Amino acid sequence: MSSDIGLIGLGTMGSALALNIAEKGFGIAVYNRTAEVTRDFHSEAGELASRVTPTETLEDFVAALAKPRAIILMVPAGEIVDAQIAALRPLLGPDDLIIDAGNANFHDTNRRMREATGPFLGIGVSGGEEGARHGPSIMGGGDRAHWDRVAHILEAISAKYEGTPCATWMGEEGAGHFVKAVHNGIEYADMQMIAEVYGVLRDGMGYDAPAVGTVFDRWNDGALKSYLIEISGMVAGTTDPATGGPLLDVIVDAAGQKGTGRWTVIEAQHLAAPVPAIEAAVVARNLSSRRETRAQGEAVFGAAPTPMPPGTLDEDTLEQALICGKILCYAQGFTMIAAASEAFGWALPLPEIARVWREGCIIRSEMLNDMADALTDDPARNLMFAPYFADHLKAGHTALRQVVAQAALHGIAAPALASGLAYFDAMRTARGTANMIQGQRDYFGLHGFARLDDDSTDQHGPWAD
Ligand SMILES: NC(=O)C1=CN([C@@H]2O[C@H](COP(=O)(O)OP(=O)(O)OC[C@H]3O[C@@H](n4cnc5c(N)ncnc54)[C@H](OP(=O)(O)O)[C@@H]3O)[C@@H](O)[C@H]2O)C=CC1
Ligand SMILES: O=C(CO)[C@H](O)[C@H](O)COP(=O)(O)O
Repeated sequence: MSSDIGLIGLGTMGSALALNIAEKGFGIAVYNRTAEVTRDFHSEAGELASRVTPTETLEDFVAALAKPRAIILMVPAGEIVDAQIAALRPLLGPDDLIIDAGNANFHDTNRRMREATGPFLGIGVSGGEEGARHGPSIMGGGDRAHWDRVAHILEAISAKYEGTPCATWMGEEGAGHFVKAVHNGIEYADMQMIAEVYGVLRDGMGYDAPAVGTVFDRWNDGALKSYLIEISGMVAGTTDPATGGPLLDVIVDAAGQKGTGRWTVIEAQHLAAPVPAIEAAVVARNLSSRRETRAQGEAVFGAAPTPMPPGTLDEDTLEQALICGKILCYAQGFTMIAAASEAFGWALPLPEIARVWREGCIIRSEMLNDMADALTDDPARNLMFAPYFADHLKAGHTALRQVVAQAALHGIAAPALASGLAYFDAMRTARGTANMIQGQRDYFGLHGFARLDDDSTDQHGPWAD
Protein backbone atom coordinates (compact mmCIF):
# COMPACT_ATOMS: atom_id res chain seq x y z
CA MET A 1 0.00 0.00 0.00
CA SER A 2 1.27 3.52 -0.79
CA SER A 3 2.58 5.60 2.10
CA ASP A 4 0.74 8.76 3.22
CA ILE A 5 3.91 10.81 3.38
CA GLY A 6 7.66 10.51 2.79
CA LEU A 7 10.69 11.72 4.70
CA ILE A 8 14.26 12.20 3.56
CA GLY A 9 17.06 12.47 6.13
CA LEU A 10 17.05 9.99 8.99
CA GLY A 11 19.36 11.95 11.30
CA THR A 12 18.53 13.05 14.84
CA MET A 13 15.37 14.94 13.88
CA GLY A 14 14.26 13.01 10.81
CA SER A 15 14.32 9.59 12.44
CA ALA A 16 12.39 10.85 15.48
CA LEU A 17 9.85 12.64 13.29
CA ALA A 18 9.36 9.55 11.11
CA LEU A 19 8.63 7.39 14.16
CA ASN A 20 6.24 10.04 15.47
CA ILE A 21 4.40 10.07 12.13
CA ALA A 22 4.17 6.25 12.08
CA GLU A 23 3.01 6.19 15.69
CA LYS A 24 0.12 8.53 14.82
CA GLY A 25 -1.12 5.95 12.32
CA PHE A 26 0.29 7.27 9.03
CA GLY A 27 2.22 5.18 6.57
CA ILE A 28 5.62 6.72 5.91
CA ALA A 29 8.28 6.00 3.30
CA VAL A 30 11.81 6.95 4.29
CA TYR A 31 15.03 7.57 2.40
CA ASN A 32 18.49 8.47 3.65
CA ARG A 33 21.67 9.27 1.75
CA THR A 34 23.46 6.46 3.58
CA ALA A 35 21.36 3.35 2.97
CA GLU A 36 22.71 1.53 6.01
CA VAL A 37 21.11 4.18 8.21
CA THR A 38 17.74 3.45 6.56
CA ARG A 39 18.13 -0.28 7.15
CA ASP A 40 19.11 0.23 10.80
CA PHE A 41 16.25 2.66 11.30
CA HIS A 42 13.71 0.19 9.95
CA SER A 43 15.06 -2.75 11.89
CA GLU A 44 14.97 -0.73 15.11
CA ALA A 45 11.46 0.69 14.55
CA GLY A 46 9.86 -2.15 16.53
CA GLU A 47 6.09 -2.36 16.22
CA LEU A 48 6.08 0.81 14.10
CA ALA A 49 8.14 -0.90 11.38
CA SER A 50 4.99 -2.12 9.63
CA ARG A 51 4.00 1.49 8.87
CA VAL A 52 7.49 2.39 7.63
CA THR A 53 8.59 1.69 4.06
CA PRO A 54 12.38 1.83 3.83
CA THR A 55 13.78 2.72 0.40
CA GLU A 56 17.30 2.87 -0.96
CA THR A 57 16.87 4.89 -4.16
CA LEU A 58 14.99 8.12 -4.72
CA GLU A 59 13.04 6.40 -7.47
CA ASP A 60 11.81 3.68 -5.10
CA PHE A 61 11.09 6.31 -2.46
CA VAL A 62 8.92 8.37 -4.81
CA ALA A 63 7.16 5.26 -6.10
CA ALA A 64 6.24 4.27 -2.54
CA LEU A 65 4.17 7.43 -1.96
CA ALA A 66 0.46 8.01 -2.47
CA LYS A 67 -0.35 10.75 -5.02
CA PRO A 68 -0.33 13.67 -4.85
CA ARG A 69 2.85 13.11 -2.87
CA ALA A 70 4.04 14.96 0.21
CA ILE A 71 7.73 14.72 1.13
CA ILE A 72 9.45 16.10 4.23
CA LEU A 73 13.14 17.04 3.95
CA MET A 74 15.03 16.85 7.25
CA VAL A 75 18.59 17.51 6.13
CA PRO A 76 21.08 20.26 7.05
CA ALA A 77 20.10 23.74 5.85
CA GLY A 78 21.68 25.44 2.86
CA GLU A 79 23.03 23.91 -0.35
CA ILE A 80 22.13 20.40 0.75
CA VAL A 81 18.44 21.34 0.64
CA ASP A 82 18.84 22.83 -2.84
CA ALA A 83 20.66 19.70 -4.03
CA GLN A 84 18.01 17.42 -2.55
CA ILE A 85 15.20 19.40 -4.20
CA ALA A 86 17.06 19.33 -7.53
CA ALA A 87 17.45 15.54 -7.30
CA LEU A 88 13.84 15.01 -6.30
CA ARG A 89 11.83 17.37 -8.52
CA PRO A 90 12.38 15.57 -11.84
CA LEU A 91 10.92 12.43 -10.26
CA LEU A 92 7.76 14.19 -9.06
CA GLY A 93 4.45 15.17 -10.54
CA PRO A 94 3.28 18.81 -10.76
CA ASP A 95 1.12 18.53 -7.62
CA ASP A 96 3.68 16.78 -5.44
CA LEU A 97 4.62 18.78 -2.35
CA ILE A 98 8.11 19.19 -0.91
CA ILE A 99 8.29 20.37 2.71
CA ASP A 100 11.62 21.66 4.02
CA ALA A 101 11.40 21.04 7.77
CA GLY A 102 15.01 21.93 8.64
CA ASN A 103 16.21 25.22 10.07
CA ALA A 104 16.39 27.05 6.75
CA ASN A 105 17.22 30.72 6.42
CA PHE A 106 13.85 32.21 5.45
CA HIS A 107 15.46 34.12 2.56
CA ASP A 108 16.41 30.73 1.08
CA THR A 109 12.84 29.55 1.60
CA ASN A 110 11.51 32.67 -0.15
CA ARG A 111 13.86 31.99 -3.06
CA ARG A 112 12.97 28.27 -3.21
CA MET A 113 9.30 29.17 -3.34
CA ARG A 114 9.91 31.60 -6.17
CA GLU A 115 11.97 29.04 -8.09
CA ALA A 116 9.79 26.04 -7.27
CA THR A 117 8.33 24.12 -10.18
CA GLY A 118 5.86 22.44 -7.83
CA PRO A 119 4.28 22.97 -4.39
CA PHE A 120 6.77 23.84 -1.65
CA LEU A 121 6.41 24.57 2.06
CA GLY A 122 8.99 25.73 4.60
CA ILE A 123 8.20 24.67 8.15
CA GLY A 124 10.08 25.30 11.36
CA VAL A 125 10.15 22.38 13.78
CA SER A 126 11.24 22.87 17.38
CA GLY A 127 11.67 20.55 20.32
CA GLY A 128 14.92 18.76 19.62
CA GLU A 129 14.96 14.99 19.31
CA GLU A 130 12.46 14.38 22.10
CA GLY A 131 10.04 16.92 20.65
CA ALA A 132 10.32 15.46 17.17
CA ARG A 133 9.62 12.00 18.54
CA HIS A 134 6.73 12.82 20.88
CA GLY A 135 5.37 16.20 19.77
CA PRO A 136 7.22 19.22 18.40
CA SER A 137 6.01 22.76 17.91
CA ILE A 138 5.53 23.40 14.19
CA MET A 139 5.56 26.77 12.41
CA GLY A 140 4.39 26.51 8.81
CA GLY A 141 5.01 28.85 5.90
CA GLY A 142 4.07 28.93 2.24
CA ASP A 143 0.87 28.64 0.29
CA ARG A 144 -2.02 28.06 2.69
CA ALA A 145 -3.60 25.50 0.38
CA HIS A 146 -0.41 23.42 0.48
CA TRP A 147 -0.34 23.61 4.28
CA ASP A 148 -3.96 22.47 4.42
CA ARG A 149 -3.05 19.34 2.45
CA VAL A 150 -0.74 18.11 5.22
CA ALA A 151 -2.13 19.98 8.24
CA HIS A 152 -3.90 16.85 9.54
CA ILE A 153 -0.56 15.00 9.72
CA LEU A 154 1.42 17.92 11.16
CA GLU A 155 -1.25 18.64 13.77
CA ALA A 156 -1.44 14.95 14.71
CA ILE A 157 2.30 14.71 15.35
CA SER A 158 2.64 18.09 17.06
CA ALA A 159 2.71 18.78 20.78
CA LYS A 160 -0.65 19.58 22.38
CA TYR A 161 -1.33 22.35 24.86
CA GLU A 162 -4.45 21.34 26.78
CA GLY A 163 -5.53 19.41 23.68
CA THR A 164 -4.77 22.18 21.17
CA PRO A 165 -2.17 21.23 18.51
CA CYS A 166 0.99 23.34 18.54
CA ALA A 167 1.15 23.46 14.75
CA THR A 168 0.07 26.52 12.81
CA TRP A 169 0.40 28.07 9.40
CA MET A 170 2.17 31.38 10.01
CA GLY A 171 1.90 32.97 6.59
CA GLU A 172 3.10 33.04 3.01
CA GLU A 173 6.65 32.46 1.74
CA GLY A 174 9.28 31.85 4.38
CA ALA A 175 7.08 33.02 7.27
CA GLY A 176 7.37 29.67 9.08
CA HIS A 177 11.16 29.63 8.90
CA PHE A 178 11.29 33.29 9.91
CA VAL A 179 9.22 32.60 13.03
CA LYS A 180 11.42 29.58 13.80
CA ALA A 181 14.55 31.76 13.51
CA VAL A 182 13.14 34.30 15.98
CA HIS A 183 12.17 31.40 18.24
CA ASN A 184 15.81 30.35 18.17
CA GLY A 185 16.98 33.93 18.78
CA ILE A 186 14.79 34.07 21.87
CA GLU A 187 16.14 30.62 22.79
CA TYR A 188 19.70 32.00 22.63
CA ALA A 189 18.79 34.97 24.89
CA ASP A 190 16.85 32.84 27.37
CA MET A 191 19.75 30.36 27.60
CA GLN A 192 22.31 33.15 27.92
CA MET A 193 20.43 34.82 30.77
CA ILE A 194 20.23 31.49 32.61
CA ALA A 195 23.97 31.00 32.03
CA GLU A 196 24.65 34.49 33.39
CA VAL A 197 22.68 33.76 36.56
CA TYR A 198 24.64 30.51 36.85
CA GLY A 199 27.79 32.66 36.63
CA VAL A 200 26.62 34.90 39.49
CA LEU A 201 25.75 31.86 41.62
CA ARG A 202 29.05 30.10 40.84
CA ASP A 203 31.60 32.92 40.73
CA GLY A 204 29.89 35.54 42.87
CA MET A 205 28.11 33.47 45.50
CA GLY A 206 30.30 30.35 45.58
CA TYR A 207 27.61 27.78 44.71
CA ASP A 208 28.80 24.43 43.41
CA ALA A 209 27.01 22.88 40.43
CA PRO A 210 24.60 20.65 42.41
CA ALA A 211 23.59 23.68 44.52
CA VAL A 212 22.95 25.65 41.33
CA GLY A 213 20.83 22.71 40.13
CA THR A 214 18.78 22.84 43.33
CA VAL A 215 18.11 26.57 42.83
CA PHE A 216 16.96 26.04 39.23
CA ASP A 217 14.79 23.10 40.31
CA ARG A 218 13.08 25.33 42.87
CA TRP A 219 12.57 28.14 40.37
CA ASN A 220 10.96 25.64 38.04
CA ASP A 221 8.01 25.58 40.45
CA GLY A 222 7.43 29.33 40.06
CA ALA A 223 7.04 32.01 37.39
CA LEU A 224 10.17 30.77 35.60
CA LYS A 225 8.70 27.29 35.04
CA SER A 226 10.03 26.29 31.63
CA TYR A 227 11.82 23.57 29.74
CA LEU A 228 15.07 25.55 29.71
CA ILE A 229 15.08 26.10 33.49
CA GLU A 230 14.16 22.44 33.98
CA ILE A 231 17.02 21.12 31.84
CA SER A 232 19.44 23.67 33.31
CA GLY A 233 18.66 22.23 36.73
CA MET A 234 19.25 18.73 35.41
CA VAL A 235 22.48 19.68 33.63
CA ALA A 236 23.82 21.35 36.79
CA GLY A 237 22.83 18.38 38.92
CA THR A 238 24.41 15.70 36.71
CA THR A 239 27.47 13.80 37.88
CA ASP A 240 30.27 13.03 35.43
CA PRO A 241 30.68 9.24 35.33
CA ALA A 242 34.38 9.66 34.46
CA THR A 243 35.41 11.92 37.36
CA GLY A 244 32.58 11.50 39.84
CA GLY A 245 32.37 15.32 40.02
CA PRO A 246 29.78 17.63 38.46
CA LEU A 247 29.60 17.15 34.70
CA LEU A 248 29.07 20.90 34.22
CA ASP A 249 32.55 21.53 35.63
CA VAL A 250 34.24 19.55 32.86
CA ILE A 251 32.24 20.90 29.90
CA VAL A 252 34.29 23.35 27.81
CA ASP A 253 32.94 26.90 28.10
CA ALA A 254 32.67 27.55 24.35
CA ALA A 255 29.11 27.62 22.99
CA GLY A 256 28.39 26.16 19.56
CA GLN A 257 25.87 27.61 17.15
CA LYS A 258 24.44 26.64 13.82
CA GLY A 259 23.42 30.12 12.67
CA THR A 260 19.76 30.72 13.46
CA GLY A 261 20.52 33.22 16.26
CA ARG A 262 22.88 35.10 13.97
CA TRP A 263 20.27 35.18 11.20
CA THR A 264 17.77 36.63 13.67
CA VAL A 265 20.13 39.41 14.65
CA ILE A 266 21.07 40.21 11.04
CA GLU A 267 17.38 40.35 10.12
CA ALA A 268 16.59 42.47 13.16
CA GLN A 269 19.15 44.99 11.94
CA HIS A 270 17.59 45.02 8.46
CA LEU A 271 14.20 45.62 10.06
CA ALA A 272 15.62 48.19 12.53
CA ALA A 273 13.89 46.12 15.23
CA PRO A 274 15.67 46.43 18.60
CA VAL A 275 16.55 42.96 19.97
CA PRO A 276 19.55 43.81 22.19
CA ALA A 277 19.20 40.76 24.47
CA ILE A 278 19.31 38.43 21.47
CA GLU A 279 22.25 40.36 20.03
CA ALA A 280 24.05 40.13 23.36
CA ALA A 281 23.45 36.38 23.45
CA VAL A 282 24.89 35.86 19.96
CA VAL A 283 27.89 38.03 20.80
CA ALA A 284 28.38 36.06 24.03
CA ARG A 285 28.46 32.79 22.06
CA ASN A 286 30.98 34.26 19.61
CA LEU A 287 33.10 35.51 22.48
CA SER A 288 32.85 32.23 24.36
CA SER A 289 34.52 30.43 21.47
CA ARG A 290 37.63 32.64 21.79
CA ARG A 291 39.04 30.66 24.66
CA GLU A 292 42.70 31.41 23.98
CA THR A 293 42.13 35.15 23.80
CA ARG A 294 40.17 35.03 27.05
CA ALA A 295 42.99 33.14 28.70
CA GLN A 296 45.44 35.78 27.47
CA GLY A 297 43.16 38.48 28.89
CA GLU A 298 43.08 36.75 32.24
CA ALA A 299 46.90 36.58 32.23
CA VAL A 300 47.17 40.31 31.46
CA PHE A 301 44.42 41.71 33.70
CA GLY A 302 43.90 39.00 36.31
CA ALA A 303 40.79 36.82 36.57
CA ALA A 304 37.66 38.96 36.28
CA PRO A 305 35.18 37.42 38.69
CA THR A 306 35.65 38.19 42.36
CA PRO A 307 33.50 36.61 45.05
CA MET A 308 30.68 38.74 46.46
CA PRO A 309 30.63 39.39 50.20
CA PRO A 310 27.94 37.22 51.85
CA GLY A 311 24.51 38.82 51.62
CA THR A 312 25.30 40.87 48.50
CA LEU A 313 22.62 39.04 46.51
CA ASP A 314 20.16 36.31 47.38
CA GLU A 315 18.36 33.66 45.35
CA ASP A 316 15.04 35.54 45.35
CA THR A 317 16.68 38.64 43.89
CA LEU A 318 18.26 36.51 41.16
CA GLU A 319 14.90 34.88 40.43
CA GLN A 320 13.19 38.26 40.09
CA ALA A 321 15.99 39.50 37.86
CA LEU A 322 15.69 36.46 35.60
CA ILE A 323 11.91 36.86 35.37
CA CYS A 324 12.37 40.46 34.23
CA GLY A 325 15.15 39.54 31.81
CA LYS A 326 13.01 36.82 30.29
CA ILE A 327 10.01 39.13 29.81
CA LEU A 328 12.23 41.73 28.16
CA CYS A 329 13.82 39.26 25.77
CA TYR A 330 10.43 37.85 24.67
CA ALA A 331 9.08 41.39 24.31
CA GLN A 332 11.96 42.10 21.92
CA GLY A 333 11.38 38.88 19.95
CA PHE A 334 7.67 39.56 19.51
CA THR A 335 8.20 43.18 18.48
CA MET A 336 10.66 41.93 15.86
CA ILE A 337 8.03 39.52 14.55
CA ALA A 338 5.53 42.38 14.41
CA ALA A 339 8.05 44.50 12.47
CA ALA A 340 8.65 41.68 9.98
CA SER A 341 4.94 41.09 9.60
CA GLU A 342 4.49 44.67 8.49
CA ALA A 343 7.64 44.86 6.37
CA PHE A 344 6.95 41.62 4.49
CA GLY A 345 3.14 41.95 4.36
CA TRP A 346 2.70 38.61 6.13
CA ALA A 347 0.06 39.30 8.81
CA LEU A 348 1.92 37.04 11.24
CA PRO A 349 -0.49 35.86 13.97
CA LEU A 350 1.34 36.98 17.13
CA PRO A 351 -1.06 35.45 19.69
CA GLU A 352 -1.05 32.19 17.73
CA ILE A 353 2.76 32.18 17.68
CA ALA A 354 2.80 32.44 21.48
CA ARG A 355 0.23 29.62 21.58
CA VAL A 356 2.24 27.19 19.43
CA TRP A 357 5.29 27.90 21.57
CA ARG A 358 3.50 26.86 24.78
CA GLU A 359 4.33 23.18 24.25
CA GLY A 360 6.78 21.09 22.29
CA CYS A 361 9.44 23.68 21.55
CA ILE A 362 12.68 24.46 23.37
CA ILE A 363 11.38 27.80 24.73
CA ARG A 364 8.12 26.35 26.04
CA SER A 365 7.18 27.87 29.37
CA GLU A 366 4.30 28.81 31.64
CA MET A 367 4.87 32.45 30.77
CA LEU A 368 4.04 31.87 27.11
CA ASN A 369 0.44 31.20 28.04
CA ASP A 370 0.26 34.64 29.68
CA MET A 371 2.00 36.09 26.62
CA ALA A 372 -0.62 34.48 24.37
CA ASP A 373 -3.35 36.12 26.51
CA ALA A 374 -1.62 39.51 26.43
CA LEU A 375 -1.12 39.35 22.65
CA THR A 376 -4.74 38.29 22.17
CA ASP A 377 -5.80 41.40 24.13
CA ASP A 378 -3.63 43.64 21.98
CA PRO A 379 -1.27 42.14 19.37
CA ALA A 380 0.22 45.56 18.56
CA ARG A 381 1.28 46.33 22.15
CA ASN A 382 4.84 45.64 23.32
CA LEU A 383 4.52 42.75 25.79
CA MET A 384 6.31 44.75 28.49
CA PHE A 385 3.34 47.16 28.55
CA ALA A 386 0.71 44.43 29.01
CA PRO A 387 -0.57 44.80 32.60
CA TYR A 388 0.51 41.31 33.73
CA PHE A 389 4.08 41.77 32.51
CA ALA A 390 4.24 45.46 33.46
CA ASP A 391 3.39 44.40 37.03
CA HIS A 392 6.22 41.83 36.99
CA LEU A 393 8.63 44.46 35.68
CA LYS A 394 7.53 47.07 38.24
CA ALA A 395 8.02 44.53 41.01
CA GLY A 396 11.28 43.09 39.72
CA HIS A 397 13.31 45.69 37.87
CA THR A 398 15.11 46.75 41.05
CA ALA A 399 16.27 43.15 41.43
CA LEU A 400 17.46 43.12 37.82
CA ARG A 401 19.28 46.39 38.50
CA GLN A 402 20.94 44.91 41.62
CA VAL A 403 22.05 41.77 39.81
CA VAL A 404 23.46 43.68 36.83
CA ALA A 405 25.18 46.21 39.11
CA GLN A 406 26.66 43.59 41.44
CA ALA A 407 27.75 41.45 38.51
CA ALA A 408 29.52 44.48 37.04
CA LEU A 409 31.11 45.39 40.38
CA HIS A 410 32.41 41.83 40.77
CA GLY A 411 33.66 41.32 37.23
CA ILE A 412 31.01 38.83 36.17
CA ALA A 413 29.97 39.33 32.55
CA ALA A 414 26.18 39.48 32.29
CA PRO A 415 25.64 41.04 28.85
CA ALA A 416 22.13 39.76 28.13
CA LEU A 417 20.73 40.76 31.53
CA ALA A 418 22.49 44.14 31.26
CA SER A 419 21.15 44.76 27.78
CA GLY A 420 17.67 43.72 28.95
CA LEU A 421 17.90 46.32 31.71
CA ALA A 422 19.17 49.00 29.31
CA TYR A 423 16.26 48.20 26.98
CA PHE A 424 13.83 48.52 29.89
CA ASP A 425 15.26 51.88 30.93
CA ALA A 426 15.40 53.18 27.36
CA MET A 427 11.81 52.10 26.82
CA ARG A 428 10.62 54.15 29.79
CA THR A 429 12.60 57.30 29.06
CA ALA A 430 10.35 59.70 27.24
CA ARG A 431 13.14 62.25 26.77
CA GLY A 432 16.20 60.30 25.65
CA THR A 433 19.63 61.44 24.53
CA ALA A 434 19.43 61.11 20.75
CA ASN A 435 19.03 64.89 20.55
CA MET A 436 22.81 64.95 21.05
CA ILE A 437 23.28 62.51 18.16
CA GLN A 438 21.05 64.61 15.94
CA GLY A 439 23.06 67.70 16.90
CA GLN A 440 26.31 65.90 16.10
CA ARG A 441 24.97 64.64 12.75
CA ASP A 442 23.87 68.07 11.79
CA TYR A 443 27.17 69.63 12.87
CA PHE A 444 29.36 67.34 10.78
CA GLY A 445 27.04 66.49 7.92
CA LEU A 446 24.19 69.03 7.82
CA HIS A 447 21.80 66.07 8.16
CA GLY A 448 19.12 68.23 9.77
CA PHE A 449 17.01 67.65 12.86
CA ALA A 450 13.50 68.23 14.13
CA ARG A 451 12.95 70.68 16.99
CA LEU A 452 10.61 70.09 19.89
CA ASP A 453 8.85 73.31 18.88
CA ASP A 454 8.93 72.53 15.13
CA ASP A 455 8.94 68.95 13.86
CA SER A 456 9.98 69.60 10.28
CA THR A 457 13.17 67.54 9.85
CA ASP A 458 15.19 70.11 7.93
CA GLN A 459 16.21 72.29 10.85
CA HIS A 460 19.88 73.17 11.27
CA GLY A 461 22.03 74.60 14.04
CA PRO A 462 23.76 77.99 13.71
CA TRP A 463 26.94 76.07 12.75
CA ALA A 464 25.34 75.55 9.33
CA ASP A 465 26.20 79.13 8.48
N1 LIG B 1 18.98 18.68 16.21
C1 LIG B 1 18.04 19.54 16.63
O1 LIG B 1 17.79 19.72 17.83
C2 LIG B 1 17.23 20.30 15.62
C3 LIG B 1 17.60 20.35 14.28
N2 LIG B 1 16.82 21.05 13.40
C4 LIG B 1 17.18 21.11 11.98
O2 LIG B 1 16.82 19.88 11.35
C5 LIG B 1 17.70 19.61 10.27
C6 LIG B 1 18.34 18.24 10.49
O3 LIG B 1 19.05 18.30 11.71
P1 LIG B 1 19.55 16.99 12.49
O4 LIG B 1 18.57 15.91 12.35
O5 LIG B 1 19.96 17.46 13.83
O6 LIG B 1 20.85 16.64 11.63
P2 LIG B 1 21.71 15.29 11.62
O7 LIG B 1 23.11 15.71 11.37
O8 LIG B 1 21.43 14.45 12.79
O9 LIG B 1 21.17 14.51 10.33
C7 LIG B 1 21.39 15.02 9.05
C8 LIG B 1 20.64 14.18 8.03
O10 LIG B 1 20.85 14.76 6.76
C9 LIG B 1 21.49 13.83 5.92
N3 LIG B 1 22.46 14.50 5.08
C10 LIG B 1 23.56 15.17 5.50
N4 LIG B 1 24.21 15.66 4.44
C11 LIG B 1 23.53 15.28 3.35
C12 LIG B 1 23.71 15.48 1.97
N5 LIG B 1 24.75 16.20 1.50
N6 LIG B 1 22.81 14.95 1.12
C13 LIG B 1 21.77 14.25 1.58
N7 LIG B 1 21.54 14.03 2.88
C14 LIG B 1 22.41 14.54 3.76
C15 LIG B 1 22.17 12.83 6.81
O11 LIG B 1 22.32 11.60 6.12
P3 LIG B 1 23.55 10.59 6.38
O12 LIG B 1 23.05 9.57 7.36
O13 LIG B 1 23.82 10.02 5.04
O14 LIG B 1 24.69 11.40 6.91
C16 LIG B 1 21.17 12.75 7.96
O15 LIG B 1 20.12 11.90 7.63
C17 LIG B 1 18.70 20.77 10.25
O16 LIG B 1 18.26 21.76 9.38
C18 LIG B 1 18.65 21.28 11.68
O17 LIG B 1 19.04 22.62 11.79
C19 LIG B 1 15.66 21.66 13.78
C20 LIG B 1 15.24 21.61 15.08
C21 LIG B 1 16.01 20.97 16.11
O1 LIG C 1 16.53 24.58 16.34
C1 LIG C 1 16.98 24.05 17.32
C2 LIG C 1 16.29 24.15 18.63
O2 LIG C 1 15.17 24.97 18.56
C3 LIG C 1 18.27 23.32 17.19
O3 LIG C 1 18.60 22.54 18.30
C4 LIG C 1 19.38 24.25 16.86
O4 LIG C 1 20.51 23.51 16.47
C5 LIG C 1 19.73 25.15 18.03
O5 LIG C 1 20.55 26.17 17.61
P1 LIG C 1 22.14 26.17 17.89
O6 LIG C 1 22.65 24.82 17.40
O7 LIG C 1 22.62 27.32 17.09
O8 LIG C 1 22.32 26.33 19.37
